[in-house]
Amino acid sequence: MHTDILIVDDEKSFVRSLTFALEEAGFTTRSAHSGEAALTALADAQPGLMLLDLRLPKMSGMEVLDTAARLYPELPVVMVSAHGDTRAAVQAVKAGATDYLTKPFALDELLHLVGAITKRTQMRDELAYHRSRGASSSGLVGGSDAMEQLWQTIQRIAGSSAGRILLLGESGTGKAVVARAIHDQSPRSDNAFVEINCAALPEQLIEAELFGAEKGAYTGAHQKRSGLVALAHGGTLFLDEIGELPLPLQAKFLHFLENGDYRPVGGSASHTADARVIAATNRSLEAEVRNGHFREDLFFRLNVIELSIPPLRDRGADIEELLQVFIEAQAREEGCRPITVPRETLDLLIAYSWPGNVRELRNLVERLTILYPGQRIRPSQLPTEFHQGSAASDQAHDPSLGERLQSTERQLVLDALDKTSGHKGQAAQQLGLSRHAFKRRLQRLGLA
Ligand SMILES: Nc1ncnc2c1ncn2[C@@H]1O[C@H](COP(=O)(O)OP(=O)(O)OP(=O)(O)O)[C@@H](O)[C@H]1O
Repeated sequence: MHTDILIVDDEKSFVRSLTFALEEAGFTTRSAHSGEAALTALADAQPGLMLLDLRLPKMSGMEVLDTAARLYPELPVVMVSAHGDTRAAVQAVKAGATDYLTKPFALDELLHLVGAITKRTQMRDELAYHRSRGASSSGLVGGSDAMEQLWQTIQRIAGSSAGRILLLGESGTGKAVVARAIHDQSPRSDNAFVEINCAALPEQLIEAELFGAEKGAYTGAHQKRSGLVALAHGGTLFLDEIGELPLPLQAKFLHFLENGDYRPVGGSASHTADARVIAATNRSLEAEVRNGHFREDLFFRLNVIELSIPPLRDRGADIEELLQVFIEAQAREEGCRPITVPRETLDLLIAYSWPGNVRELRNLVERLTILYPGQRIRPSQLPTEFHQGSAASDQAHDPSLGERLQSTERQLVLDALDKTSGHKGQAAQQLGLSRHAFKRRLQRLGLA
């Protein structure tokens, strides 16, 4: 981790201990003891994060925050408030600070927060990097090692003349997105990307869809129509769920792959088309070949280059980034504020097995945005399947159940204070606690 952190506090011993802890954890730091010095340091060094005390002599922390938010809107700022000054800290967050810590806080808490923020920034930068390389037009998100490798392979094969590519991966892993990315990165990108799902149509219709049909070739063919193969001429033809292609059509498609020509349904003349073919399957085609459902010769023709897309559960590192992209997209679509996902909820998402892969994650974000627009999503707001596996595995592997409980409790208390702008009586009411019980809890959690 190379993030440079600016610590702004007039209490020199406090700055020293934070400097020590952060540098031990691998960050670089610099410090400023007044608001004015902080602004100079920001201009000189452009740090990656600022830890800003609310109470500073002369220029206050809020004033520094205002200026920083205007001049450096991307800079994450963590406000440090004095004991009992939660309300001011909450106001700072509303004014643009990323988060806040209340003194005295445990160093672990600081490191956890700073780590989470720098990770988010890295992800944002990675996203910008992918965008600059044109990935955004293909919509391929994910900075995990597996996705990075996949992206490199896509770049390599997109430009090559290799005609056929077979994409393997469970349902919802993003095979269609990868096919599109290959097309977008290839010299064929000015021509059409044409997609057909072989499982979605009955045999005769798939044939007409692929190769076109003459008028009257089958019931309902009221006029001559051209097929997707013709449309994909010069571009890319993507056949999703190729394993579902009926056997008689497999022979016709093989003929097209071998000779580049085809005959529309009911027609006698043959036509030619030059389309790069990308096929995808979530089944083992080798097994389909063994049990006689898929032609071996077609399998070998299609399988010039094979690309496997790993299931989402094997690339947990992508979850946070995908989540962020889907959350923003969904909020734009719904015209509401984006939901936010705190650490404890994210942990459940990362621990989950995602049988429906990225599609399932996208659907979850859609559902949560509709149900809880703009809200911070607590673990209890996730559907039950997210709790089942994790409860068992927590007991089996995680010795710090107590810590998790405390962190959830802390979050609920902070949420309640946030919602009531720091009003303790109202926050206690929201949580169904007496004022006294609420105060005791604040003390126990170090929030008093
Ligand atoms: N890496 C990714 N970045 C962004 N979006 C993704 C990614 N992978 C998948 N998605 C999204 O997830 C959903 C499912 O992806 P896609 O249709 O490509 O999966 P698939 O593997 O082709 O599924 P199936 O086998 O069921 O056809 C789509 O909404 C797609 O946009």
